[in-house]
Amino acid sequence: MELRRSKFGRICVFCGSSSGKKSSYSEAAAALGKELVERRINLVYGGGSIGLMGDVAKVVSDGGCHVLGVIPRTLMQEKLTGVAVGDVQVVSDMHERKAEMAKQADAFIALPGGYGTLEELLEVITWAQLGIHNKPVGLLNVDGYYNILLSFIDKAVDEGFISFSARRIIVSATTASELIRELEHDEVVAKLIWEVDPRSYYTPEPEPMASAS
Ligand SMILES: CC(C)=CCNc1ncnc2c1ncn2[C@@H]1O[C@H](COP(=O)(O)O)[C@@H](O)[C@H]1O
Repeated sequence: MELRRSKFGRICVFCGSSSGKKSSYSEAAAALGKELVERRINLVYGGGSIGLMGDVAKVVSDGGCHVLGVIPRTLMQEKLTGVAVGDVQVVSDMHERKAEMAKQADAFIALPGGYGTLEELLEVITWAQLGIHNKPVGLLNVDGYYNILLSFIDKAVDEGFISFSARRIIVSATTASELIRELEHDEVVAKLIWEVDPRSYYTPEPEPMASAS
């Protein structure tokens, strides 16, 4: 296998905890894993071995790169997430998990997935828009799975809800090798300086004291 060094040390992959109906989704997940291994890029992801998440993680781990799964304690059950792949970092909740995955990664890639994947993807795009991080965000548009989402985002640009510069945060490609190549050349310029660690972004406000009446 040809080894090509990347500027990324670790990439965070968001993807389905299901495999989807077409074999092309699992094939794309495995192909992404292989690209990471070829470039010696480590993986951080949601943990476990189910669905596309497991497909990527197993290939990266088998290829000798480091795999870090970040799992909330409640999901740490084999019947929910399958057997662990690589190292596991247990966190207390989903907010901490996303903040930890974002902190560990140099870039993000979303494969096809459902609500969880969309939520994770849109959050890191929003954080890039706000300048909370300046890490590139890639969308692996397998078999046109994300065409409708991209069309919707273009509509939001047309309607004046997303700026042209924010539209450019999303780098999309149809193959893993093309996507990683484009992400390596992507320049994300943070406009704001946040003095807070992304983790504290999620610190809940204390409950207001009940007023004595
Ligand atoms: C109780 C239950 C349904 C467990 C499913 N098991 C899961 N195990 C680990 N991470 C998950 C799980 N479900 C969602 N996620 C998170 O949400 C994304 C996948 O959600 P989805 O399948 O696209 O929506 C992943 O990137 C992962 O970070």
